[in-house]
Amino acid sequence: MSGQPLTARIEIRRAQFTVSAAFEVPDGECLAVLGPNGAGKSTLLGALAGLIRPTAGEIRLGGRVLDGRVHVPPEQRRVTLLEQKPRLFPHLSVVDNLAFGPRAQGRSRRQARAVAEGWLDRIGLPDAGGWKPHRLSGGQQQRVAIARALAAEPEVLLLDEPFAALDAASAPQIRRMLSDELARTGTTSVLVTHELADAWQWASRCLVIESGTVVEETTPAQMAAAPAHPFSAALAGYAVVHGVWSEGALVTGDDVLPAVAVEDVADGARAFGIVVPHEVTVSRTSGAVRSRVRSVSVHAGRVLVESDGGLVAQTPVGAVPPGVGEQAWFTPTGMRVRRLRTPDEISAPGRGCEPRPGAEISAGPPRSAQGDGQQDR
Ligand SMILES: Nc1ncnc2c1ncn2[C@@H]1O[C@H](COP(=O)(O)OP(=O)(O)OP(=O)(O)O)[C@@H](O)[C@H]1O
Repeated sequence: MSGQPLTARIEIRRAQFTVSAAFEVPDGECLAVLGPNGAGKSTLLGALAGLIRPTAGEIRLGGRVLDGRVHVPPEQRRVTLLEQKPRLFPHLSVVDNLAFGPRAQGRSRRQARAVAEGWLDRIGLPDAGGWKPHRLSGGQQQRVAIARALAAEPEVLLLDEPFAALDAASAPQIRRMLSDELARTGTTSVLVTHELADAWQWASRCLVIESGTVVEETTPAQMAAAPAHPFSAALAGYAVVHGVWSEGALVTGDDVLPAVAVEDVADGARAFGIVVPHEVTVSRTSGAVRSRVRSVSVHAGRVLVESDGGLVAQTPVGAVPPGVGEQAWFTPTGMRVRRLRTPDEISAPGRGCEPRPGAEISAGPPRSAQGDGQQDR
């Protein structure tokens, strides 16, 4: 089994909300889609799965057009969507759930059962074949759901926060299983997640969406080291401060924060700074920003002191930091500043999320609602 490159340049309008995105996922690779609640991630996956028809643009899988001048229905796309909830067929046994995809693809009953039993062993549930799904724990059901999705040998697996409903004990095991199986089967995948760690583990590229617009398209490593958008920076664990760049400092309200611009930022431009806890000091007597202490926590021998303004300072254990509710001074010592891009700059053609050269994608409204996945040429 091998995956196919997935390319999309689409616009999806839903009432007042519009999602626009363009990307390519190479054969067998994973694209991570990140963004805040309501950003349009599930809408994007729904379009890739064929559940929502794009208003304009095109989706291709290898040589096939899935949306554009045709609309291939979900069951004919060879694209499977796996959601947070396992959604197993409750009336079918576990083995019949697993055999469903192979049967739908025309395998004989015996062949489909053999495939299903192979999956039962692989997911560590060899004795659960005859059970109905309700006898399984949530984590076990999700393992079966992953196996059921992959048993159908999709060319693309779409994963909509597949670990969100799992407890801390089962999530690592299922992450590992999914990771192993995606690698083993070489399936192209798109993973919606709120965790940069998941993107790091699986994805070759990250697409960051906010309010339906792609605001950053980058590698997981680049997103972790030098995020170009405030949301990416927050996801990567930085404290993020918004302000205006002025005479070599970030000005936010009445406060002037020492910082270094890591790209061209004009004086007076809206900008954001990112900083990590060991680059912020906290003092009772002096500093750059005076703020109330929101929380104090201890982690691996360090005390973290968070201000109401979102700055987090790190102090050594034993330093007796200011307590929650006290006023204190916070000073960033290594803040990096970037220009805040306008929505127009972000959506301008040629920036960020264009498919690779050679990916022939034509924009424009779909011309026909018929078609069943015909070869494009
Ligand atoms: N059927 C619909 N009709 C109109 N608007 C919709 C519909 N479904 C979702 N929306 C809107 O589309 C926007 C994006 O929703 P979507 O579920 O894609 O976001 P999301 O990024 O997946 O969010 P979350 O992380 O909370 O799951 C939201 O503003 C939502 O209100």
